[in-house]
Amino acid sequence: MIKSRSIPISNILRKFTQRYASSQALATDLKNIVGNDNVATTASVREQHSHDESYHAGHVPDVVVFAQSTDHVSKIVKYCASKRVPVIPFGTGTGLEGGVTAPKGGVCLDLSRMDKVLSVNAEDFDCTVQAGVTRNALNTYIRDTGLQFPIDPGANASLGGMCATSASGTMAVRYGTMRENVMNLEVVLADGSIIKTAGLKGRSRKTSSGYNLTNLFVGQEGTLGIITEATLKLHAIPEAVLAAVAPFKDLRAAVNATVAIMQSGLPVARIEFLDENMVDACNRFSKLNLDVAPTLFLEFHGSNSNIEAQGRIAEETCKSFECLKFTFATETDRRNELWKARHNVWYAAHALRPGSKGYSTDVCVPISALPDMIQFADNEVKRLQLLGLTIGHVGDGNFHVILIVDPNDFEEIKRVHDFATILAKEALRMNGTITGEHGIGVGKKQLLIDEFGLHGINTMKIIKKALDPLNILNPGKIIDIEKGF
Ligand SMILES: Cc1cc2c(cc1C)N(C[C@H](O)[C@H](O)[C@H](O)COP(=O)(O)OP(=O)(O)OC[C@H]1O[C@@H](n3cnc4c(N)ncnc43)[C@H](O)[C@@H]1O)c1[nH]c(=O)[nH]c(=O)c1N2
Ligand SMILES: CCCCCCC(=O)C(=O)O
Ligand SMILES: [Mn+2]
Repeated sequence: MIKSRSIPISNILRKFTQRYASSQALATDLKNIVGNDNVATTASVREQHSHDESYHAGHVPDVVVFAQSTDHVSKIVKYCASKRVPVIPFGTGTGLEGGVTAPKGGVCLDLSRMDKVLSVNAEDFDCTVQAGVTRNALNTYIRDTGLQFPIDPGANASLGGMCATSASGTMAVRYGTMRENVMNLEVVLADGSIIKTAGLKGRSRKTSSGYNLTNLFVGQEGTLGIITEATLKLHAIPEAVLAAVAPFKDLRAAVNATVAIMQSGLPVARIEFLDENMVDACNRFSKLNLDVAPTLFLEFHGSNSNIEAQGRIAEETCKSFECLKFTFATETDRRNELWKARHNVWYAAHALRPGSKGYSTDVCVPISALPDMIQFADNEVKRLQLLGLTIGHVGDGNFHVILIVDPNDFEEIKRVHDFATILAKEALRMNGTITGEHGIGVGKKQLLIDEFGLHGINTMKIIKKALDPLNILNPGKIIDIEKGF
């Protein structure tokens, strides 16, 4: 008997739209443009570039190109447009929504070799960097200026990737997210042309000039253009820093205290919530000795004269919500230990169940809705019998439930997906968003339609079609352009 082998429809479509003969021919052409040393076709390099840090399935690109300059990026994109080849930008691959996968193959454009800090204007509190500079590298470079770039996703991400995902982190409550800290971007468009989003030389603190192109390209996840340079705001390293830890009797008390602190107008620099499972995981993984209870980690930045006053106000507020303890961490080593543990929660959560896979949610709601939202999440985790650990940038109304799953248990995976959908829909019901900082990528495209409605999504499609008519820039991410209106 002859077995018929069906060819997936996606492969047929891929062959139909691609205008390059083979991956090899593609690599040869690209080597002619950027040089042999900047093009990789080995299976291992392509595999490394096929996925990010999330649970989303990877898809390998045909070729990986390491751009060394804006000129390289422009030439590569122009070439890819002529051949209808997808271009997928890659920063450091720490994204959490599958943004760097290559479902249609094509060229993965790695920007890590564009790693120069181009200028630092300390007197104006700004700098301009190439897209591949990481946030740690920038902070090391500017250390002697007394300035810092405080946006801190847990990973040492590239600044281009952080612009592309509109990243934030623990200090956004005080210093804002990428949206508030990007002043100008250099972007290569889908035809290879190069623009500056806030004027050819602009780095002024404010502008009313024309459309806000900068914020169009912040959070676009590589679907509208390739970010090659970013002009960023810098902030003074505070004269004094004080941290504190406050365990509470239950999660509602901890979150209510957060809301009260935020509503009092206290300029808290960090206020992070950890539920008791997360505290337990941190104790085990980071060798801490915290009380296993819903807990707030706080930090205050200021001058020597006002830092203690800030701490006292927070302490009084937490005590009025019956916190079990309020302990200040004054020594640098203790503070670093706490924040290192906070940034390692992903790994701490995984260590609870060896061989597991993690799945992270990322809803954000108005601060007054946060107690009900976190309580809702907790109830749903229990109802669906999941291993879920909650961690949150609660001062911004943003939190993550990290779900630890057995990758071979399909029934459990389905319950995790159900939970993520229920949670996102509840956030929308509470006037929030399905993602505070991780983006849409491949997993939240359907929910994005719920968030924006048909007219909103259609407006996004119009923008995408105008800027990328051949749909070569990171296709399949944020919106499905092929699905029609
Ligand atoms: C342990 C841990 C902890 C955290 C996080 C990750 C991990 C592993 N993150 C998520 C992640 O660090 C964040 O999304 C970064 O902004 C991703 O930057 P990469 O350079 O890794 O981009 P990565 O390479 O992963 O790309 C992300 C997306 O941006 C696109 N892209 C990358 N560079 C581009 C460029 N130059 N031009 C155009 N498009 C580009 C890619 O195509 C993709 O769609 C996070 N995030 C957060 O906001 N807050 C947090 O607290 C954390 N915490
Ligand atoms: C790698 C996923 C960890 C989930 C949460 C990451 C994150 O945003 C954080 O705040 O931590
Ligand atoms: Mn986060």
